[in-house]
Amino acid sequence: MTTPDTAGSTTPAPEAAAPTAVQATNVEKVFSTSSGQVHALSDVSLTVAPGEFVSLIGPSGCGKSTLMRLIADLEAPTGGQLSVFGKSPDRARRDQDYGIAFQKAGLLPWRTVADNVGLPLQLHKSSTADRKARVAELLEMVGLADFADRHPDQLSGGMQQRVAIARSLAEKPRLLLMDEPFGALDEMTRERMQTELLRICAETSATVVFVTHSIPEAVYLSDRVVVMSPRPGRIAEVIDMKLQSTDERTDELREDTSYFDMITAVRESLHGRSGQGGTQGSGRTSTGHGVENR
Ligand SMILES: Nc1ncnc2c1ncn2[C@@H]1O[C@H](COP(=O)(O)OP(=O)(O)OP(=O)(O)O)[C@@H](O)[C@H]1O
Repeated sequence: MTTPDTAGSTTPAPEAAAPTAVQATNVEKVFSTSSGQVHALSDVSLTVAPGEFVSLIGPSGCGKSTLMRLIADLEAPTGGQLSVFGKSPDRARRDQDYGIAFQKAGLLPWRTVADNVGLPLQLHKSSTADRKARVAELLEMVGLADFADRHPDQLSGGMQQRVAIARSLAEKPRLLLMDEPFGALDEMTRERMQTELLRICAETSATVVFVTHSIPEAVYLSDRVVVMSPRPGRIAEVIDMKLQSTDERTDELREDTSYFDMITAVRESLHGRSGQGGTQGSGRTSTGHGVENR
């Protein structure tokens, strides 16, 4: 698209640029409750580029889930602007531009595991054969191939989470919104799922916004880690992970000094002791409460 400039010739319009995946500008969120107002987010500005993996980390109650819910159009901001691929969150939700895997698995109890995973494909009317093949592939990936015909209440919490992750990936969405998706998994499974997630992102060029309480998890997965400070939630610092690109990371990274250096950088930022490598934000957290070093 072009727009005429003052001299009458044409210049590329700003909209012609590739849209960012997620753009938050001066976002505010205040909840009104019977016992008063809760100021959950204050002046949050963040740009996530297409294909980028960005993690949000911060003390319990700092507004990580609220920010995710705003991006996913499950809540509306009380101030500022949000866009997803240049569209309103509402439009992006209706266009099914993203897959969601949130803390609570959110599975439909009356559907089998396979039917839960295949739901997005069914809603988009993909053929039965395609759906079956994709569901089988996803269940294999999350280690639940033998549980396809079970119902969610017959699975452990971690297994239910894996079903929700498989479902979020069903349509290879270009944006994944993941809120502590690996929280209920044992450590071995968690590491396997992390590696698998990076592989999927490399394959599909998906953008990911990821909430976690685990510093090592945030470091291992991310291009950038967004450190948030307590209420009202603000962005304290955005730290670039000075590691190899996410599509080249393997389990070996978990034993590399560069990885430990980045863990230290995020830890120190959470404790309000850094500033090195940050690219944005001003506040400092006074506590890392609710954040795990594992
Ligand atoms: N629907 C709501 N009504 C009122 N207050 C809310 C609502 N949702 C969240 N809050 C409040 O907003 C603040 C931020 O909550 P949020 O769940 O976003 O934090 P979080 O960083 O994700 O926390 P955690 O790490 O414990 O999951 C908290 O004080 C919470 O009590």
